[in-house]
This record gives sequence, structure tokens and C-alpha cells, in this order.
Amino acid sequence: MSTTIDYGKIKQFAARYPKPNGVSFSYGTAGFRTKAELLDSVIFRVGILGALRSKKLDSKTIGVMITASHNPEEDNGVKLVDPYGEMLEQKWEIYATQLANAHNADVLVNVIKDIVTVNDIDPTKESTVVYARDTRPSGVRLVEALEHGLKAVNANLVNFGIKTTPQLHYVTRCYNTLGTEASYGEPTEEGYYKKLAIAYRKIVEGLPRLPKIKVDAANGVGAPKLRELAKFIDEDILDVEVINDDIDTRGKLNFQCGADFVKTQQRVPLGLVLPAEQRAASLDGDADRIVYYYNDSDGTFKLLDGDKIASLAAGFIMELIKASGLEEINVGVVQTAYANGSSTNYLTKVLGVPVSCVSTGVKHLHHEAEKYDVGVYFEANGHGTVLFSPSSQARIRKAEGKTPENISALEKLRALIDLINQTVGDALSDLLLVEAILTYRRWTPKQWDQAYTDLPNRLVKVVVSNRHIFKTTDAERKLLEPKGLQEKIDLLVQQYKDGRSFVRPSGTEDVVRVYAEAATRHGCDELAFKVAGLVYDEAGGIGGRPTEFL
Ligand SMILES: CC(=O)N[C@H]1[C@@H](OP(=O)(O)O)O[C@H](CO)[C@@H](O)[C@@H]1O
Ligand SMILES: [Mg+2]
Repeated sequence: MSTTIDYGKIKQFAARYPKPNGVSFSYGTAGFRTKAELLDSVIFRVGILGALRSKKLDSKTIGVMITASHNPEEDNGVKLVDPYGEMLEQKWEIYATQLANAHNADVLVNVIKDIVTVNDIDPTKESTVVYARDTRPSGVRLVEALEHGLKAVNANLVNFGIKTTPQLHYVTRCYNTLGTEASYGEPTEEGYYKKLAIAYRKIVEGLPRLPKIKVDAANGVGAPKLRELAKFIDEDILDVEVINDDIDTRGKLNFQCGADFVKTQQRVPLGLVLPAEQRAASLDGDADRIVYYYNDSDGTFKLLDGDKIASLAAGFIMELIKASGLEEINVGVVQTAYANGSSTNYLTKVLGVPVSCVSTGVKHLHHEAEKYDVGVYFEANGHGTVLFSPSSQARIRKAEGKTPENISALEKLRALIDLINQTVGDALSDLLLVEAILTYRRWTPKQWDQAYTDLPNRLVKVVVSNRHIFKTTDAERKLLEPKGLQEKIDLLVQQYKDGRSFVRPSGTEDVVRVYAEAATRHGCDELAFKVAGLVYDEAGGIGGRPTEFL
């Protein structure tokens, strides 16, 4: 089969995937995401872009994931994954947007020609794309559109089937490191489970097992995959019950369950009976996020979110590094503006770890975390992981340790390097990470929670006529535009003890998000709804002013 680009063939294929009229697409924080019925042409074109990216990068394998994560079942989305499992390079996001918006086949071909010329791509190079989808029914049709895009440019297709998003990131890195010194593992689903299971055993072996954990899988792909993973881990070291595991009944995916629901509603998901002081966790629809929680003895719901996980992980890793006798391995934590103020305070003041704040979106966190020897990054919503730099990995693997304490800590650090999916936040890998730390520390969820108390916080959406007029600075914590709005927010914030509030346009939904926190629940809610009211009134609110806005 010829590998070169045949523009006539592209035009023929493209005719089957006309761009819908009157819609404009944009490759945002999480790739393209919208109603599934609008996405056929977009995904067809993403196939073409994936192949071009592979050609550009010396025929490395590129990943494509079809999912809309925690969003409603009728939505879908797509994102490209670079060779080492990272998010697509930012410069190429613009090409994705240009391709998606080309209004006919001729324009499409011209955009492709431009990408080839500007990037000096050798069209005759081979290209390979590995792809997967979540359990959404629309995924079947959209995978076909992707395959047509790939065939239009004679790419090699590797269908990875129904998988979690982090599994696709994992396998992409595995393919590109196969047989090298940096080999990330076996490029199969089974290889993924084995790697995690072996590492988990190394940390918890010989320690008393924790009580059973219930995991809400959001009726998504996490359900069968967690069950599969559990098969590789003996019951004597992990006791897990998967709930909300119905991936066949329409309308159930993420419906009143899952990590996003639990985080935003601050209550247990549908279908979960949770006795006091027992821990449970929720995954999101593509299993790249996880949050923990429990009910206190008086019935109060307590959330252990991404900030709590970051604090738990950073504390544990710092302790191991100290015990290992290795010197000068620095640990840092990366958060976004949505991190609870109490968590930042705990990390900096109690753990004494440097914390950086970056813009929302995994790529920003990941990039910043790479600057540390060990970079822990988590979004408050439960997406995150830990990155060990190549040099810190080499040092940890090489060190022999002088004392039994050194040796034991080094063994655990080595196991952590394998346990943690370093390509991207991974709910299954993070679940095992948290379970391993809790087992090691013999902590109940309440003991874990005692590190610090979250400031009451609230997230509110405001629907406006054009969210693109909102321009931010300072890791999205301040508004530059609309002019004058930030000053008014500042005046409101000053009225509340420990008050903090910021406004930014969402990168995944057509809304503006308002975040507020303050010393009391009443104060926090009042601040959030006053700022939301301000945004609605002064920046083009539409669709009726919600009654709770002040
Ligand atoms: C407040 C919030 O949770 N924002 C989420 C959401 O982004 P927005 O740009 O806020 O829509 O989706 C992103 C992708 O999943 C995730 O990275 C981010 O944390
Ligand atoms: Mg997700």
C-alpha cells in the first residue's frame, strides 16, 4: 500500500463527512467535545491530523481517544495523544481547529497542504494511529468516521477497542518505547493490569488489608476495567466492590453518579449505601478522574477530592525520599485556581512543599510538574498523577541504600514509579495509589481527612451570550476583560473572611464558571451567587436570570 498522501482520495472520502452548517468547532482543554451527532466530520478530520502528526514525528504512533468523559451520554468528543502519552502539542491544536472548520473538501485539502508545507512533512513517511473509545453508543459510528479519515491518508490502523482514556495514553507510550531503555511496558490491556498489580503487591504485601471499598464507576468504562484489574490483584490485598456498573442501559452514564457529580453536588451518588466512616470512591465516565468520600458519624458527607489525594501522595512520597537516604530529590505540587485554599496552606506550611498554580487543563499541570524531580499534580476534581523525572527515576533505580530503612523506602519508591500511570491522570492507578498509602499508614478515611479542613466552596455556571469576551491572567485568577469587572469582584471578595473568588470561561462547555470560597458556608454561597449575579448582569447573561443569583 502506498503511504503517500493522495488528495483525490481524501476528497472522495471527505464527501461522506460534510461539515455541519452553522457550527464552529474549537480544540479546547479536552480536545473537541460537543453533541455526538455533530462530530462525524470532526473525527474524520482528526484521523487525518493524527496520521500527519505521525508522519511528522518520524512515524511514531499517535493516539486518538473518543470520549466525552463526565459529560452527558449524548455528547462525545475526541482528543489526540502525542507519542509519550502527553496531550497533543499546543501548536497542533490550531491545525485541529482549522481542519474541523474547513467548510468543504477543497478547503480541507488546502488546510492539509498547508500543514504539510509549514511543518516540512515528508508525505511518503508511514503513519500509525492507535485509537480507543469509551462506552458511549455513538462511539461505534464515530470510530468508523475516524477509520475513514485514517484510510483516506493510508495510515496504519491499530484499533484498541473500548478502553479507559488513561489506558489509551499508556498504550501509546508503550508502542513508542517498545524495546528501548525507556520501555513503558507491554502495549496491551493485560500488560497494563499486570504492571499495576505487581507494583501494588510490592507496597502492601504483608500489611493488614483495608476494609472493602465501594467504587462508583459512573456506569462507564471504568466498571468492566476495574473488575478486570481486580482479577489481577489477589483478594487478600484488595477488596473492592464495583457499583454503578451498568454500561448497557441507555441514559445511565454519569447520571447522578460519577466523580464530577459527587464533586459538584457534594453528596453520594445514586445507588450507593454508605455506612458511617467507610470510604468509597467515584470514577468519571472515562476513568481518568477519581474522588474519595465518606459519611461522618453524624451523617455529614465528607469529600476527599483531588487536593486531598495530592496532599496524601506528596506527604507519602516526601517521607519515602527522606527515608531512602537519597539527597536533593525535590518534590513539588501543581494545582489550579480551583484548589481549596486550605490545601495550598497545608502543602506549603505543614508539608513544606513548593506549590505552583497553573491554568485549568491537564496539559498545563503536566507541563509544570515536569519541572520538579517528583511533580505531583492534581485538579481539585480528581484528575491527576505523579511524574518522576528521568534522572530521579535513574537515581531511585540505581541506589542501593545503606540501612534497612533506606532499602525498604527505595523498594517502595520503585514500586510507585510503576504503580502510577505517569502518562496522564488515571482513576484506576490513582485508586491503587491511595489504597496503598492508606494500607501502609493504616488510616481510616477520617484520619486521612484530618490533615486539613476544606474551606466551604461553591462552583456556579453562568450562561452568557459570548464567553469568549472573558480574558484572564495570573493562572486564570484575575479577569482582564470585560474591563472593570475584576475590580467589582474584588470589592465583593473583601467583604468575606477568607474570601476568594474568580471567574473564567470554560474550555469544555458554553458557560462561564464562577468559583468562590470563604470561611463559612453561608458566606461562601452568598459570595458565589453575588459574583454570578454580577457576571450575568454585566457580561451578557442569557436564558433567564437564575433565582439564586444575588
Ligand atoms: C472546574 C473544572 O472542573 N474544570 C474542568 C473542565 O474544564 P473547563 O475548562 O472548566 O470546562 O474540564 C476539563 C477537562 O476534563 C478539566 O481539566 C477541568 O478541570
Ligand atoms: Mg474524564
